[in-house]
Amino acid sequence: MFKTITIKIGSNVLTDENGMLHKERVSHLVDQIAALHEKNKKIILVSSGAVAAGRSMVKINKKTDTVSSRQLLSSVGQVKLLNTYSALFEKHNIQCAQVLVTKQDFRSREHYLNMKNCISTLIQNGIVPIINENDAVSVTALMFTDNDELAGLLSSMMNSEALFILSNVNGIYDGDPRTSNAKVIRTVDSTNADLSEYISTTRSNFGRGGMLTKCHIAQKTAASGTSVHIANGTIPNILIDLNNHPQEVEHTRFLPGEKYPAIKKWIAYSESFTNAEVIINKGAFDALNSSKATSLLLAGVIKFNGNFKKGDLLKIVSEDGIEVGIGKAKYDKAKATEHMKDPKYQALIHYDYLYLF
Ligand SMILES: Nc1ncnc2c1ncn2[C@@H]1O[C@H](COP(=O)(O)OP(=O)(O)O)[C@@H](O)[C@H]1O
Ligand SMILES: N[C@@H](CCC(=O)OP(=O)(O)O)C(=O)O
Repeated sequence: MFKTITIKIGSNVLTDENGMLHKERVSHLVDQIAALHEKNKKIILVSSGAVAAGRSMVKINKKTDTVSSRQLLSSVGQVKLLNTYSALFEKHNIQCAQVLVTKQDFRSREHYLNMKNCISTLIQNGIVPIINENDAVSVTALMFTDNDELAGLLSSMMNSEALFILSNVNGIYDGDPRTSNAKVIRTVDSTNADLSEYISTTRSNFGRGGMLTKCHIAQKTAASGTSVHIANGTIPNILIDLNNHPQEVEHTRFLPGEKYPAIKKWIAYSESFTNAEVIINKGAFDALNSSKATSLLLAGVIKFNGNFKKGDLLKIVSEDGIEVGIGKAKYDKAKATEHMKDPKYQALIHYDYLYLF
């Protein structure tokens, strides 16, 4: 059904209850990916599990702090993880590649396109890229929230038709998944659903982000035009079934919105790279939030916080402090300030370069 699929596998799927790599499960997932690959599907695999794999291999000195522990466990565990994948893919005569990334690698449009080129080249050459955050060096505030964010970014960047997010639950439940009356929410409209009331902040044993971030990312990715499926990676044949007849599999699907232009996809994931803020008045706030495609004119700007050059990304904030979106500045702060009183002056942020939260 889908021709291009990004598959994200969470730590809990890859590990058993003791935190050891669950070899049989990994092997079964690889068999399914190989089957999809043999049907000429373009697959991108985002795999967690480095820290979890490392945890089962080293006993850390009690004095080691949390950040250092993550560095140590991930760098040891990533070797084990990729060795396991590589040996399993080899049985199907499929080459896989390791790509470790940090959020910084997507900072500028140039870097973003470099990453895109790297992954496209691997896929064009029949290789399955296995991508993970480079946890050994991602230690600053500029980390991905978790691999769900990375998978959302990649599937959007690579124009995947579908993103399969595999966790250890069947999907998003309308209550605590441990209670018997909670049911899986089968379909979510990516444009207007608020599922936060259902999601408890409990996380699975070995994961990082939790269901709430998974849900935000799923919504954001679906809104940009990808069909997103949150499903249970511990269920046999899940990937094949999700691809062949998703409607028959109990899971949560986020319906895709209209595809964004490529530049908007990059902007959508660049919130942490904004250089300055533009504070807008109520008229501009209402216009941007209306159903019409609207650019941001200087007439709607109250002030700027921070400095910016032409092409920098700006965070758009209402006068009451509501974060509205991100946009690419068409000119620098000096020019913007000079023309503030000119209502006919060209838009500061054109609609095509504007992403609204
Ligand atoms: N409403 C809900 N529906 C499903 N899962 C939920 C819900 N609320 C909280 N969760 C928790 O979210 C966990 C999955 O998120 P996470 O720990 O990030 O998994 P992963 O490591 O697979 O990415 C589930 O194991 C479950 O305990
Ligand atoms: N990069 C980390 C995984 C971080 C993460 O997002 O984990 P998870 O919530 O299980 O997908 C690792 O390989 O251990």
